Amino acid sequence: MSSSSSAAHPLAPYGWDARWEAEFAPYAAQGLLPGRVVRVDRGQCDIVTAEGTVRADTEFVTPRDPLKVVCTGDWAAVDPAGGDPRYVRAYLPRRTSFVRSTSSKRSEGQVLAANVDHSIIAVSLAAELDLGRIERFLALGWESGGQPVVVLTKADLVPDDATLAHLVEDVETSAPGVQVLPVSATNGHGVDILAAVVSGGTSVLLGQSGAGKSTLANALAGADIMEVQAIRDVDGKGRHTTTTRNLLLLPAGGVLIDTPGLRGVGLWDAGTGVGQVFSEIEELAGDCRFHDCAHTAEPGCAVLAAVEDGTLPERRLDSYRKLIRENQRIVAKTDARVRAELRREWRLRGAEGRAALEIKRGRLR
Ligand SMILES: Nc1nc2c(ncn2[C@@H]2O[C@H](COP(=O)(O)OP(=O)(O)OP(=O)(O)O)[C@@H](O)[C@H]2O)c(=O)[nH]1
Ligand SMILES: [Zn+2]
Repeated sequence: MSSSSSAAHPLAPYGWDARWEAEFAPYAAQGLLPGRVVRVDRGQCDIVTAEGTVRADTEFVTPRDPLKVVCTGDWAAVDPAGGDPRYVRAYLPRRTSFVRSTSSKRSEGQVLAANVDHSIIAVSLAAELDLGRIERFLALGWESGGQPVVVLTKADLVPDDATLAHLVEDVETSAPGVQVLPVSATNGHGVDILAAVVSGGTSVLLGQSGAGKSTLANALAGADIMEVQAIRDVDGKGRHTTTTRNLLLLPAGGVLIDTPGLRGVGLWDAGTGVGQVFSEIEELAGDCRFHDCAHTAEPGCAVLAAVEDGTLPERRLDSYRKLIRENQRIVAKTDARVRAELRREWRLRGAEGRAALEIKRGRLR
């Protein structure tokens, strides 16, 4: 299969590529249609296929495990025309997934979006920068398996270029391996660059309320947004004109997923993500004398040495510790096995650990 043939595919703008096509082959052999899920609600979903948007029942892809329920962004195998109702028969294994780990009683997570390539973290320049908060959103973004991008919104409100450069630099220090992009939807500054960054895949927008996500989505979607949503309704049941899509094609290329769930996503369990946000600290830790160095007072600690000589800002180390603790606490709340492990670990840490255990115990129950 050549890449030119997949580029010509009607679903290519939605991210269909030679790899998806190869994975879909067994379903194609059964006469099923490939399509991308643009919305899921009430036991049904909307799927964009080469023939237009179709509505299909999700009964066969709604298992008890919430992580396995079909969701926006999935590549689905749907019945061809004639099925009444049509059913989603299966969906392709996800390359990445944006999971909310429920902070409540249920220990399972919930998938908010599938096959996400970029997490755009919107941060307003109208308020004072909270680097710790940015780091948490980054952890969440990394955890999803996509590449995070930090967008500093409302750049027009920053009085001068030198100040702006300074702010960008501050955020860059907190975001190794991540592009930091000042953008203004008001004067258009940086919008083209962001559009180019997200043109190559599927993106989600994260950030606090008021950070400028909707404004950014509109700036990216441009005037074409209505046309994109008015895709042909092949089943002729006229239901699609009124429902909103959670997955949009962007005029400069790429796909944007914006669901209510993602909108409200907080800062939960993101263990491996935290390591990526603080990659320079994890790298330094490799040089600590002790393999299990906690970087508190150990001799030969490379992390503390870096704080000492000024190469690592102390704020970064504090933030790292805080996020790791927070993450452990949340995981412990929902996972009895980890809870038992944590207890054992605290016990092993001796008197100090026991004291900590007593304090934490109250919160874990
Ligand atoms: N000056 C300026 N204001 C902006 C810019 N982008 C957004 N705003 C303003 O910031 C406010 C919040 O923007 P929204 O896009 O609604 O923020 P949001 O992140 O979608 O907020 P939620 O929907 O609550 O999650 C609005 O009053 C916007 O007009 C910008 O580039 N410059
Ligand atoms: Zn150390």
